[in-house]
Amino acid sequence: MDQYNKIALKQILLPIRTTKTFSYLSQNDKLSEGDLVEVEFGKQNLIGMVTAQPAEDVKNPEKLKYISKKLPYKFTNNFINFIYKASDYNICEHGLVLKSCIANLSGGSRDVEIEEENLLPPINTTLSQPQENALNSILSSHNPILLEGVTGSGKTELYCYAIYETIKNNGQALILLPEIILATQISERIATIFGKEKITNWHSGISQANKRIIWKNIINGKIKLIIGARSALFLPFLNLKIIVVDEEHDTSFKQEESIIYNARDMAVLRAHEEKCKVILSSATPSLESHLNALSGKYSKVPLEKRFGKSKLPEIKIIDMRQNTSSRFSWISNDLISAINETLYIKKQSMLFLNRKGYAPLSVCLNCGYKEKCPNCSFSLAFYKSSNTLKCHYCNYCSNEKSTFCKHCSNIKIQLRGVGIEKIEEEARILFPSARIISLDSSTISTHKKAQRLIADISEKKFDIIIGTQVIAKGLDFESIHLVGIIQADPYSHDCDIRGIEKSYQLLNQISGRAGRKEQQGIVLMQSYNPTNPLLIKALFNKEQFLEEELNDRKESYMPPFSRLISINASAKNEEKLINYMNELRDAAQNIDILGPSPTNRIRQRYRYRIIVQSTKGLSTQKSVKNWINSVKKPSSIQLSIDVDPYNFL
Ligand SMILES: Nc1ncnc2c1ncn2[C@@H]1O[C@H](COP(=O)(O)OP(=O)(O)OP(=O)(O)O)[C@@H](O)[C@H]1O
Ligand SMILES: [Zn+2]
Repeated sequence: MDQYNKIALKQILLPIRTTKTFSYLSQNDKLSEGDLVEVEFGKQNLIGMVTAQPAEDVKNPEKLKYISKKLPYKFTNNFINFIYKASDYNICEHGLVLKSCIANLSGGSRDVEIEEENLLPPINTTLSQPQENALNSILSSHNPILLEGVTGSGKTELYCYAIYETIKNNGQALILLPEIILATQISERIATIFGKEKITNWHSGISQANKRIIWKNIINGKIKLIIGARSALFLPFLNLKIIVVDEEHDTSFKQEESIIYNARDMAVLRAHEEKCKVILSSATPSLESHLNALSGKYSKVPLEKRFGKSKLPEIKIIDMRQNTSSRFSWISNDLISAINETLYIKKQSMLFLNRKGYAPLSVCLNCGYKEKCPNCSFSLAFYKSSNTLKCHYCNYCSNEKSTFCKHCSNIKIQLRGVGIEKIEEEARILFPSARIISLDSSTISTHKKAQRLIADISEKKFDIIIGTQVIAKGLDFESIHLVGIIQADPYSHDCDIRGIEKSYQLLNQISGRAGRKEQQGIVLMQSYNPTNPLLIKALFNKEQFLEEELNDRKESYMPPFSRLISINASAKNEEKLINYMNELRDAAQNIDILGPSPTNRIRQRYRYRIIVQSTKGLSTQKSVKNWINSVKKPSSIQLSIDVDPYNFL
């Protein structure tokens, strides 16, 4: 053993699906925790992180490999703690989280140093008195901040000031946004404040080479402001001082693949580890954040009125049962008149429907058979533009629209329900001279496309903008006067605990796009159940709505009062899957579980779920991990653990 005395043994965490560390030899005894190194692992070269774990007892030290190379990068202690805690919270392997922190490092490296610029040009707007007060509260608070202000109250403007203060003091800042079109618009807005060259965007559309450049200039502290999608949370900031999560209630902050996590919650964790400020901003906060503010864990900073002369729009509910014109239309007479008036005053209208395609169902009028996806247990939606039937879950696409029922051969097939293609078709007939555009996630797939669209809408190249939820969030267009909601009835789904909450958020968000500058806007909500107390409260009595929804959750011991963890397993062979899930159920000790129960089949795989319901606190994650590990899983079964699940399909 003597020859190894001068040589250090290091435990390296590798970017692979395990929490285990691996022993490597090092001739460089200066290596310490957080240093990034390159090592040979099997036939691959991997980048790993030196951990503080004590060297393991190695049986055959002569077989160990040397660390190939020390890289000039070191993770801070705060960041390392975040990596470990984020893994433990989400019950996922430390190596997998490490992977998302260094994914952009390997590959040919070109070192591009950017100029460090500390001094920012002064912001060219002035805050209103309420904004000024809110800024002071934000700057002096040590808790996470819930910035809750009605739509158009100037939250975005305000958090820019908070960021400005941070960067002035040489800190780094991160803004997380839920949607590409919103990220694009906010980047452009912030560019007018800080200058274009001082903003860096981070999202899936950025090339690997550029990602590497950005990564290197974040770890060296030169890049000061990142505007990004949720993956930006795993960037190795040197001196992160503020994180903003805009539209914090938005469910697209939940990542459902690879590492399953909620970026909002991980932002709060990261801020805690970095000892930095975190602002959660929303007009309709999640019940989780709402409760945290009530309990004093978060500091609530309110903005009660719209900025300047702007007023919140007038909201009217339209009774669709009265909509009995000779030719049925999804756009009611009242909405038609309002659109015509808006066209007349040369303002824009926005029509919202949260459904892609032309019709969600095609149904046989004889036997009721609904055309289904061959790979999933979902119905196929009809797209008239491409004359295809599509599955929204597996991208299955059939070019043959059946002219007869696959079940009973009847030829009477009816398209049921409504999607935005159908609304567009109707609008083009009803308003033949209007310039109309229809938007969904597939039309706004890149920043370039989003940029073009934002410019076109701002320059009033369109009179009527039809869209799904991509147009609902945070967007700020001056000329939108009218918002029409095609189906406003709150969606309640037995198996989605947040169904009602999500409807409330969406209705208020989309309403908030109307009349954001001087003239008061109008919102028309079409409903088949216009006296539904839930709808009325969600729109006109938010305090009561929140109180009751919170009470319901409390009584049923659901989040935010308890913690749910969903154990999802899938396999092609259903019997094997059931056996495995039953074994898991039988092995559960001192854990409250519901299930296993079947959920929808997707991509030819059967799926079953067990839900764990527990108190909050990290001990649950530990027991769940031990429990899952105690049952041997056949390799044909895929297992994923979803802490705080949002998707119950
Ligand atoms: N201090 C200010 N000076 C000038 N204009 C302002 C100021 N604050 C807000 N505004 C303007 O008021 C409008 C609404 O502000 P902002 O978009 O920041 O609101 P918001 O609260 O983020 O809205 P939403 O919740 O809908 O995203 C914007 O057009 C913005 O430019
Ligand atoms: Zn499918």
